[in-house]
Amino acid sequence: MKEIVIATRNKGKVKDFELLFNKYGIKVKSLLDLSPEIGDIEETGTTFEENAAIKAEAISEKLHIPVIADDSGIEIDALNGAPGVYSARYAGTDKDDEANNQKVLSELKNIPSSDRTARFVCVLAIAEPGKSTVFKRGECEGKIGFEPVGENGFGYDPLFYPSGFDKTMAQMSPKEKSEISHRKKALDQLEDWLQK
Ligand SMILES: O=c1nc[nH]c2c1ncn2[C@H]1C[C@H](O)[C@@H](COP(=O)(O)OP(=O)(O)OP(=O)(O)O)O1
Ligand SMILES: [Mg+2]
Repeated sequence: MKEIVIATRNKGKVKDFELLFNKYGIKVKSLLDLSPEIGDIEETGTTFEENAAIKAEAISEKLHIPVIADDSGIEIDALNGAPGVYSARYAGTDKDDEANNQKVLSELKNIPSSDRTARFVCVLAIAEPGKSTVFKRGECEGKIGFEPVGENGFGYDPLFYPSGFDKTMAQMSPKEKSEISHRKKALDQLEDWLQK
């Protein structure tokens, strides 16, 4: 089976990618399989593209193979696009999903449903030795709820109602999420590259 390395330590992303790549017959390897040889990569960029490139290029240069990285987050209109690229560390400490969700809810406390529009954004960077890095972006529109609902997924999924659905992404099955997500939309644009 073909394999692709994804420069992530996020288990939720790994699960999403396993399902998404399954249809191409490609097995996913992440930094969770490859560490401890690979240290933490600091995300010093101010855009999803910059951070995705930092992660993909660092690992591709280390392993001398093509590597995909995913930088993603949620943009909330009532917060002028925050937390955006800072989604993973919105509440301070890195990667505390529950604290991040609570902070979003508290920031939106007085915002009515009609003004709670938001979108998930996923930028994939594909770094290959000797080539310039390629970017693919996918977005998924929706709204922020008033409390966390659902047990599936990760991150902001329990707060996010995708447009056209009466349930949060955390109430969807992994398969349902994989049909509409920002990650799926970004990956769709990679089909040509994957079939090489
Ligand atoms: O489908 C999603 N469903 C819910 N939440 C999501 C999703 N996609 C991204 N998110 C949130 C999680 C995290 O707060 C931030 C990503 O931050 P981001 O730096 O790209 O990922 P990360 O630090 O968790 O892992 P890594 O950098 O190792 O890939 O956006
Ligand atoms: Mg990160």
